[in-house]
Amino acid sequence: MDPETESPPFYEHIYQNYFSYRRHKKQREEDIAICECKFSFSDPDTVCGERCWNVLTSTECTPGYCPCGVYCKNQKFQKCEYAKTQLFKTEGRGWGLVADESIKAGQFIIEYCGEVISWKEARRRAQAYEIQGCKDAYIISLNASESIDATKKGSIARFINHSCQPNCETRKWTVLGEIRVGIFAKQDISVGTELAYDYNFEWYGGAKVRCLCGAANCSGFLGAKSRGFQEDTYLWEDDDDRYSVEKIPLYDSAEDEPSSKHLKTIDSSSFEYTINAQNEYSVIMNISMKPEHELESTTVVVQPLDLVSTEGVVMNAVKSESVGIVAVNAVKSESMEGVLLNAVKTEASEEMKLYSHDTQQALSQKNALLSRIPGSSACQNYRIGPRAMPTKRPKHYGNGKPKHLLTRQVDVKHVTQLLASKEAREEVFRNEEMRNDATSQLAFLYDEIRPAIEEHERDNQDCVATSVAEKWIEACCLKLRTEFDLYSSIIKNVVCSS
Ligand SMILES: C[S@@+](CC[C@H](N)C(=O)[O-])C[C@H]1O[C@@H](n2cnc3c(N)ncnc32)[C@H](O)[C@@H]1O
Repeated sequence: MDPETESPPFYEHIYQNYFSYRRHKKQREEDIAICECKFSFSDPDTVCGERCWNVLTSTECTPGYCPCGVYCKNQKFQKCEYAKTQLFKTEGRGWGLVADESIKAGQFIIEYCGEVISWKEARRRAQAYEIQGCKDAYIISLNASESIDATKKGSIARFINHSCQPNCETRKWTVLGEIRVGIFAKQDISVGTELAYDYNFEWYGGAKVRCLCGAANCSGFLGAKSRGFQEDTYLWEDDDDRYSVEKIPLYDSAEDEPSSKHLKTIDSSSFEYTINAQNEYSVIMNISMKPEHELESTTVVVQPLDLVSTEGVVMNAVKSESVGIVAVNAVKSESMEGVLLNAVKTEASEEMKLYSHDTQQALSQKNALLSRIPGSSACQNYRIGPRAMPTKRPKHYGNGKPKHLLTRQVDVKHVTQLLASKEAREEVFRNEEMRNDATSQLAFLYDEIRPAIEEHERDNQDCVATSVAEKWIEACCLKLRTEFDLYSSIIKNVVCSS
């Protein structure tokens, strides 16, 4: 084919994410973040700049609400204020994107647009594309439960290739209530330079692809740490260099070297785990986002909440898109089974006595799944277990039957029979469905990150990197939140029915 006339395979060009499986969120007025910037004719360029509250929290100003009105400079995603770029054909890596003007460090370059799909659908599509023979993969992660697929619909950002020494990075911004992914410059970039970001963790690769980025610190394979990188995926065996892989990839890359990256770290000295007289369990972590030598931690403390859970443990996580999970709070409170009394015939008082021990164990082994590894140099290691369960022997009661306090499930079908109204039953079933989805997402996540965990276990490090742990925590928290929603809707409706 004549390279002059060759063009990339067809895709539909879009300028905003496309929502098919759900609607775009409608931003409620009370959720709109309004900054305190003031426009001044003497200094028009600084308006809604780096000191703007919204900019500092990676949130775009909402038109009609920003005090700077039409002068607001913090609506770059909404106004498609992209840097000039040019498509070009690379040597061996398909199409790529180069800067068509000089770009400053930190500058927003372009939004990664595509179809917003559920995580399950992303997994299904990634496998389908692979079976169909699509060698280029365009699915990236949006949040714990959703992904962006730019395979058939996308912006030109879909052409940005991977590099292990990237000049760009992805950042997540909140725009009109939705998270969106932007490509930002990590450094000054001159005209004609290829744009590239590191696909690790954000990318759903299909086949194992040999990385041809040419960087001195190249990890050898594309997105070798990404959750879409499966050990059992098909290895392409044509004459394209990218797709002939002899070895299982090494997961060690620059990402693992604390000195070379900005780390999200947990400062062990400020990791607190407390139990107070009211039996409230509280875990507080301090997280920093700085190079190791500049570490300085920020504590975010979340007060224990008065919540209810079947498992006796509720985790309350405060998350910021730019720094990940910043605090996890676990609260022991009334047993849901205890509240439902006859519906599930629980031996509440005896079980309650066991809660403090079991809850603590559940915290460290089942839900929290975090433990500091002594002597770990990078301060970024957590333990993630395969649907980890407490290893201690189950409790036995008078009838000799083991009691798995922490795995007992409320029989939702049975409980809904107690509810008088159809609406109440539907609400509970809806919440149950969401809880089930979150549970299977967690199971999928474990399958996806298994290679990384197993690789570490082979290295006898017993740990995985922070980003993997964060994704795991996010999925755990989603599951816990949906569980909470389910059980609180049951309580509310049972109380209203009685
Ligand atoms: C998001 S697409 C990037 C655009 C793609 N080059 C194209 O022609 O459409 C990701 C795909 O590009 C290829 N790719 C990106 N970076 C690469 C790299 N460093 N080495 C080898 N192939 C790369 C891989 O086939 C990957 O699945």
